Amino acid sequence: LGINKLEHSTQSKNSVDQTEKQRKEKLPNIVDKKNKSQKVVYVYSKELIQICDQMQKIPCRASMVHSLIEAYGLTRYMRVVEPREATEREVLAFHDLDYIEFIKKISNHDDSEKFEDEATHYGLSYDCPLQQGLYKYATMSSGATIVAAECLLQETCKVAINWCGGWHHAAKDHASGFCYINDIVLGILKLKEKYDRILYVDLDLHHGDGVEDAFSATSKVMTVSFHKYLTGFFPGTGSLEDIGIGKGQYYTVNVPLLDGIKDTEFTPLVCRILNKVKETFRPEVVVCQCGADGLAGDPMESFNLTHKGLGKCLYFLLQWNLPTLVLGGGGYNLSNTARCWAFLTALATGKQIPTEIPDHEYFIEYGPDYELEVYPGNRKNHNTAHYLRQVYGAVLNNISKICTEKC
Ligand SMILES: CC1(C)CN(C2CCCC2)C(=O)N1c1ccccc1/C=C/C(=O)NO
Ligand SMILES: [Zn+2]
Repeated sequence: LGINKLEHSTQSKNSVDQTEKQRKEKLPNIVDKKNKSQKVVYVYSKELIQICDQMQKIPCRASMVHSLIEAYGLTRYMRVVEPREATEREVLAFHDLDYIEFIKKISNHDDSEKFEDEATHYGLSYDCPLQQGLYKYATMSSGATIVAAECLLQETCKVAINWCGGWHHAAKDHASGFCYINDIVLGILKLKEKYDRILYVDLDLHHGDGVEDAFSATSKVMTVSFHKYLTGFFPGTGSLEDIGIGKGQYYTVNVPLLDGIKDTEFTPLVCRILNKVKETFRPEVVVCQCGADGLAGDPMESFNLTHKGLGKCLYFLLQWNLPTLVLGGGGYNLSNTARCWAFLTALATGKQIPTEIPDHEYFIEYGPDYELEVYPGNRKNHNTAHYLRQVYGAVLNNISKICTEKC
């Protein structure tokens, strides 16, 4: 460009700005996107709940969670968005065709026995039972996560919730740990269409291995998992030394913990580590898996957390005011899981909810106290101060090695 052309283009640019400004002033006062009181998106439909209720290991949990949230009147403060089934194309963005075709094939056969060997090859047995309508369940729960991610992409909300998602163990070519299709990976791939740096936080009792493996070689998705790490405890991965590979080195963070950890140790550890992650990685969007199997009273009988401890972690993330995708996961004490996720939903909407469980279809499940609180048990805490200091020091040392400046 000759200098005069440059000046010319500068002038035309100024005049363009001018007309743009006038255009905006003339328009009726369109709601400024920045200040619009953006409601939390809550992905829900009767069909989604009805399908998820049929899952053998967590029967009726989806209904219990939703009906408690509704009984507390929280749905009126959220924008309820219907889910859709994830398309095969969307599912194949992560999973292998032969695995998905197999699930589809046998999910509507009643005599799946004859596929026994192939089923075992794909991890479909024992902890990942084959059951009627499995494909529909897997595509609906992941479609719900994808829809939640799309709402964040469209900037129509800051927070999007799918309590029927969070299936962090599913691998690209096999089922694992009661997870069939990895909705979290699909949601993150959807967010990658717009965001450059994505932070995944996994608060479930178990290591988020499926999500970590999907992104262990990239510096664009940082996965941070807090979990029980003990010889023989599923899935057995997620040690301190597990830090990612190649370009992804140091963008995988694992915080291995022992039985009995309470809110008082868990919450500050999570917040301090996430604070360092925010400083160095500078995420543009956050995905948080809020598995509730680390709560006191869960049949996993491992951690000794309460809804308040998980709540403080989520609250800390929400304070960053970044688009945030909130997902479920484990949680096998069904009433405690419903208590916790109703509490997190209230926290995300900024509403206080009373301790008294409101009357609703599952009221009886909340006896004998019929209150929201989950109380810590008095199980021994194996996490000594020394152990936690060691873990914290090693994790911070690794995080300090990443940088997102032009370095
Ligand atoms: C089959 C279920 C999921 C249920 N369950 C208990 C809960 C109470 C009675 C049985 C397990 O230990 N499971 C598992 C079995 C094998 C491998 C993994 C899991 C759980 C994974 C998980 O929660 N990830 O976040
Ligand atoms: Zn779990």
